[in-house]
Amino acid sequence: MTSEHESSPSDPSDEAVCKAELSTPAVGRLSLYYRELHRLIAAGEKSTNSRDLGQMVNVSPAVVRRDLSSVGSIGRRGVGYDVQLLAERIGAVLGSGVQWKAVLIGVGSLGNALLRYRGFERLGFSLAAAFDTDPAKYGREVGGTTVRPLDDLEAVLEKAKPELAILAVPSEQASEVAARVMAGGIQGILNFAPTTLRVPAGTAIINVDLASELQQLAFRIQNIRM
Ligand SMILES: NC(=O)c1ccc[n+]([C@@H]2O[C@H](COP(=O)([O-])OP(=O)(O)OC[C@H]3O[C@@H](n4cnc5c(N)ncnc54)[C@H](O)[C@@H]3O)[C@@H](O)[C@H]2O)c1
Repeated sequence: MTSEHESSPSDPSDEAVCKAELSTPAVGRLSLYYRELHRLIAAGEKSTNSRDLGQMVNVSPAVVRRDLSSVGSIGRRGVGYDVQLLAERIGAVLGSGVQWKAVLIGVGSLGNALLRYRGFERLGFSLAAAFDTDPAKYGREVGGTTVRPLDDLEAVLEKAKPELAILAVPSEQASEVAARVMAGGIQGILNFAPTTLRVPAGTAIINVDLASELQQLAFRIQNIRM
C-alpha cells in the first residue's frame, strides 16, 4: 500500500492560506478527487490511497500527495486517506457545502442541455433562473427552470441575489451580457461563448471553449504519433 504523509489538523486560517496558494490546475484536480471520493463513498468504501486516487484521475501518486497536503490533508502513513474526511476537507476548500445560486443566459442547444443536467445540484449549485431574447422561448420550462425574457434580468438578480452566471449566448452578445450580470452583482462567470471576456478584479471568470479543447486533444494525438 502506498504510504501517505501524516499532517496535523489545520486551523481555519490555514484554509484561507491554502486556497490562495492553489494553482488553477490544482483546483481542477481537487474537483476531480472530490468527484471520485463521492463515488467511493456511494460504493461503501472507507479508505483510499494516493496510488488509487491518482489512477482514477490519471495523475501520479506524488501529484495526489502534493495536492492533498496543500489542503492540509488527513492521510495516515500506511493506512491511506479516510474517504469521508478527505471529501469533507476538499469540499470545504472548494466551497462545496455552501449553496451557490446561478443564472443561465442563452437557452439554445447548449443552454438547454445545461438546464437539463442534474450534476450541478449534487455539488451545491442551483439554477435560480434562465434568460433568453427569443420571445418564442419565454415561459418554456426546461429541466425545471422557466425561461424568462432578458429584460427581467436586473429584477431577478436584485431579488434572488445569485453569485454565478453561466453564459451560453452567441459570442457577439457575450461581453454585453457579462457587463449586465456584473452590474447586477454577479461575482463569477462561466463563459461558454468562444470569446475571451475581460472582467475587472473582484469578478472570477472561467472560459470554457470546447473547440479549443478538441484542438489541444488533436495536437496531443499528433505528438503521440510522431
Ligand atoms: N452547442 C455547443 O455544443 C456549444 C459548445 C460549446 C460552446 N458553445 C457556445 O455557446 C454559445 C451557445 O451555443 P448554442 O449552440 O447553444 O447556440 P444557439 O444559437 O443554439 O443558442 C443561443 C441562444 O442565445 C440566445 N441569445 C442570443 N442573444 C442573447 C442575449 N443577448 N441574451 C440572452 N440570450 C440570447 C438565442 O436566442 C439562443 O436561444 C455559443 O457562443 C457557442 O459558440 C456551444
